[in-house]
Amino acid sequence: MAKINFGGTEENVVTREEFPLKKAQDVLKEETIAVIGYGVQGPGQALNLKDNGFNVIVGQRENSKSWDKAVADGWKPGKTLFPIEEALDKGTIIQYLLSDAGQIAVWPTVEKYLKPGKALYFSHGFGVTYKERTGIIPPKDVDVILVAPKGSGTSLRRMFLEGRGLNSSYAIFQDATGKAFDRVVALGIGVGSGYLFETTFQKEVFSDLTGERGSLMGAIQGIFAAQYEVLRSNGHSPSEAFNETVEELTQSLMPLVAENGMDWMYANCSTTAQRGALDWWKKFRDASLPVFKDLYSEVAKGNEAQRSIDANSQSDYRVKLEEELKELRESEMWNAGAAVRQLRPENQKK
Ligand SMILES: NC(=O)c1ccc[n+]([C@@H]2O[C@H](COP(=O)([O-])OP(=O)(O)OC[C@H]3O[C@@H](n4cnc5c(N)ncnc54)[C@H](O)[C@@H]3O)[C@@H](O)[C@H]2O)c1
Ligand SMILES: CC(C)(O)[C@@H](O)C(=O)O
Ligand SMILES: [Mg+2]
Ligand SMILES: [Mg+2]
Repeated sequence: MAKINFGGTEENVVTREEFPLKKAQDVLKEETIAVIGYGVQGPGQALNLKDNGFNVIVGQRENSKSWDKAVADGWKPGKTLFPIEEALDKGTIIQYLLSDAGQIAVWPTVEKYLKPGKALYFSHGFGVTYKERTGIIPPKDVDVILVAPKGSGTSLRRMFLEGRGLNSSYAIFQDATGKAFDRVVALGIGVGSGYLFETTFQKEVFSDLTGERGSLMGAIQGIFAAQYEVLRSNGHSPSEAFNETVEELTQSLMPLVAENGMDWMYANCSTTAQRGALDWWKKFRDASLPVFKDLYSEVAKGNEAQRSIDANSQSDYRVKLEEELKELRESEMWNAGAAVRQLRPENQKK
């Protein structure tokens, strides 16, 4: 385990250099990894593990879209693809990758197959942290571990295929066998993590729910929508408003931030832009700080978890989510976005 200084704070991290793939394969050579659920994280993690040489099977509801997707991805029914109960029975490591609401519904079945010495693996601290709401209380004689890739399962797979790696956090909730650390890190390396940073189940779920509701997804759409509206209401065309709000950010400026930080992106813009951005970012911080405080408090109280459980346990939750996504897609801003994407030279050639 390396200690790395992150802006003045030392943290435990595990890199591929100190825990190479060969070591991970060695740690897990006797294990059967059962990936339960084949939605977004399931495919990314299962395919990366398989391509990294681990013994992986997939457990998924039969006669579902996800089952068909697993078959299309090369998983073989009866050999590497099984109904959930069969996979739970065969697995020594159970990677519980159903949706967080789905995990509650299927938990009584999972519990039956958690024989002593097995490992129960999550990619979110949700089920265990909010146990009063989920009923997910693992038996004492299994390892309970977490690897949470910090990004979409789609990116996890894409970055693996590009020879890159998505960073993940890892945590141990329960070490029943004495092997929990080696198991969790080996799995983290196996699923294609860039590096792994240490957390707890509770810290993971509090930060993750805050991040996705905040700057990663919720807040960013809110800021886009507000700026777009102001530009449009002041007579700017959709083209101009979309380019000045979204397209320039994703295509030109964020890649610069990703490469070398915010100050470097600023330094590559005009001094006019730098002066303004340096003045205004603090106003945006101060305006949004109370909203972020409210958000974190709602997460910590469990209210966000409950809202998600209530909504996503409905039988028609997918239809309802899709209706709201459609509303977003069909808003003027994102319709303009579709036209702008079409006009990118690389898309015109197709
Ligand atoms: N989506 C991501 O990229 C991502 C990123 C990091 C962590 N996570 C975490 O990984 C886990 C899996 O998330 P996901 O987004 O891949 O899930 P998902 O919503 O895509 O669902 C995964 C699978 O669960 C199945 N499922 C749902 N309800 C079920 C039920 N009642 N019975 C049986 N099967 C059911 C679905 O068929 C689907 O194949 C969650 O804990 C999530 O928080 C997800
Ligand atoms: C990909 C995210 C947003 O990081 C993840 O947390 C999720 O819930 O899908
Ligand atoms: Mg999340
Ligand atoms: Mg996340």
